[in-house]
Amino acid sequence: MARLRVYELAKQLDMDTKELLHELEELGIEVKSHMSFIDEETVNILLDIYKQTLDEEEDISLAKTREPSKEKTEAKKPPVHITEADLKLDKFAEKIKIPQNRIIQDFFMKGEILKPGQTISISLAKKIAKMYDVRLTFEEDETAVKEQPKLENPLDELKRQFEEIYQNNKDKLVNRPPVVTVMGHVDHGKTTLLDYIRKTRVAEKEEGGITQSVGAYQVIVNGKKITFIDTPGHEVFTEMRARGAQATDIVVLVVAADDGVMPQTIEAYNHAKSANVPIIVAINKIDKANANVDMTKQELVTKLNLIPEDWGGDTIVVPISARNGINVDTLLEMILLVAEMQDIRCIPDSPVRAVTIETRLDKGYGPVANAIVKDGVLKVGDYVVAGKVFGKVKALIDDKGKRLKEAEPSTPVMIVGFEELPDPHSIIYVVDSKEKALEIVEKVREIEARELRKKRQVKLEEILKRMQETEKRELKLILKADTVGSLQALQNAIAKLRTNEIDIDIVHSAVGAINSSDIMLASASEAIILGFRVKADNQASKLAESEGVQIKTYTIIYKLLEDLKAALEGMLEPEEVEEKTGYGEIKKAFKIHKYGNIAGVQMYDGYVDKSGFVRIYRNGALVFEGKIESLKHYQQDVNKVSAPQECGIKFQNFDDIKEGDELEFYIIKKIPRKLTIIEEEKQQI
Ligand SMILES: Nc1nc2c(ncn2[C@@H]2O[C@H](COP(=O)(O)OP(=O)(O)OP(=O)(O)O)[C@@H](O)[C@H]2O)c(=O)[nH]1
Repeated sequence: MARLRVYELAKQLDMDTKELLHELEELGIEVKSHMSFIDEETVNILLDIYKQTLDEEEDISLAKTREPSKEKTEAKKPPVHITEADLKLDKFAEKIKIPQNRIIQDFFMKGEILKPGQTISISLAKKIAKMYDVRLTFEEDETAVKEQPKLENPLDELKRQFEEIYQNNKDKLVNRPPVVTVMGHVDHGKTTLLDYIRKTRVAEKEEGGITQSVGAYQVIVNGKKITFIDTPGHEVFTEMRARGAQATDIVVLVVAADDGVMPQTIEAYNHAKSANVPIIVAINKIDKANANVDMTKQELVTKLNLIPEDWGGDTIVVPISARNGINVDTLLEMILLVAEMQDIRCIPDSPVRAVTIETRLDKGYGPVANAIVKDGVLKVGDYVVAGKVFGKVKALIDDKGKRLKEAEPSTPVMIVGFEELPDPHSIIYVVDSKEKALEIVEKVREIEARELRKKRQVKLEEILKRMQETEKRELKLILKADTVGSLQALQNAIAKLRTNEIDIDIVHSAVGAINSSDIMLASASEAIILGFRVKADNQASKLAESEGVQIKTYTIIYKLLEDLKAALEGMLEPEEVEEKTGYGEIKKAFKIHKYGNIAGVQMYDGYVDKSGFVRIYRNGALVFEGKIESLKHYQQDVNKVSAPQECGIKFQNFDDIKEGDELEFYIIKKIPRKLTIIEEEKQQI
């Protein structure tokens, strides 16, 4: 709505011009006459507030709403019980039974702007309640009120902002170059492959530039760019993922043709799979005399369940020689093909975020972060935050040592200009101003300080709790055992614990001690680690503690299964069972003005529970089934009344009561469910 003259606005609001002039004066909005203009913003606010309210509450006049005290509810109403979930204006309004728009309007009159559905602090909730003479009690504590609302991490908000941008701008998404990580077993040729690609594909270095290691490099293949992360291996990949900084779009799994699928090939594969990143297999060292491509493919099938395309599966497998460069071009083309199929995209003109690959203190530049831009265009002069560190971008240097003014999505760059060394693998966000950057960083530090002792808990109990909240029922496990035989026995036994409601996902299983890479994988994928006759090495134990990863080790298989079974039972939805609690009869119906009808009830048997349910029968036919709104015993609010006492009951949303109605009271009990393992299978374990 554009700006309006006073009389025009009055018309819109269905109000007398004089009345509106009076209102505006009260609100401190200066207008000379009914011909004066009111600016657009004020018009919109007034329209929002007055119109909605008038629509909803025709009977409430504006004059009346200015005096909330007149609207006070009856003096001795029971207190309203509030939980954290009610601390949203709309929910709170509903809870205290005052229309949200009324509250907004009354606060507006007092010069405070509230928005529909906004989060409210406890002190604001108290203030609103006081205004309408409503008494509040809060969660566990019936008297004291928790004054400190949870501090929201501003980084979460920034993250959410990107989710929303992606959600709302699907049409603006454009392709960006894929970011690739090379993984595989020791000595299978990861570094040789990365070196070969760099050597043959990176354009001549810029004149005067010095090639700079920025943690990744970019090559051009058929006019299209591909970014390779310099550090091969799944450890860094998963560490980045555990920190929320997943940079990789495609994984190239290198398997030497003379060695086949080895333990770390499996490990790397599981790391990539658990991150849902597409995998291309490069069978390397085909120049060697003892290379056996077919055997390697066979092992891909049997050990990883990856079926090559030419064998009818959907895994792209390229036999290469990283040393001689055989088929490396084909591999690069396959990367582009997968990139195209995967829709690797970004919004180029969105706000900016980048993923840190590594950070270091440079002699000349000071604290620097090597990062890959994910969205938007990072520019020199931008204010950035990376976790609890902020900076102003002084220089951007690419992998050819060239200074850039700006870096587009998927470009690896060294970012110069941080005040301190940022956390490796943090996400870098560009913010509007230095003030904003400082504000964010300060808040992040405060949160970190608060949570210093409260380590992130990837514990079974925590996972279960979270699952119950999100209704996602999947238990992720990493299994380590002493021998192939016991690992298989474990896998088979666990497979038999499946239910329709809960998925057990074995993210990784291997023979050997629990190592740091297992811990990082557990941390990144929120899995717990089960060890059978193995223990965690020293480094892994320490890491598990700092990452809050739970390791459970066993020497007896059935004990392990028993624990797992108990955990799964905890995840099953409890069964709801009805339990009758008592019977009664309506002896009298009392009509109470404004409040509705109250039933005077004689209890015949058992008891009535206020939080329970009731069925009302008239001449044997069911006329109502529902909840109890209030339960009184001699004017006292009570939770339970037993036979042969009498009580007063108001039913929720039901007033049509009659003397002689028969009442049946019941409660719903939640019974934990049991998981059954078939006996015969149990024998085998
Ligand atoms: N014949 C032959 N040798 C290769 C090939 N690729 C790599 N090698 C050799 O295999 C050895 C290991 O190669 P790297 O590239 O260091 O292997 P890596 O996977 O990076 O090893 P780590 O970094 O230790 O995990 C080196 O001696 C390479 O020269 C190849 O295609 N053919």
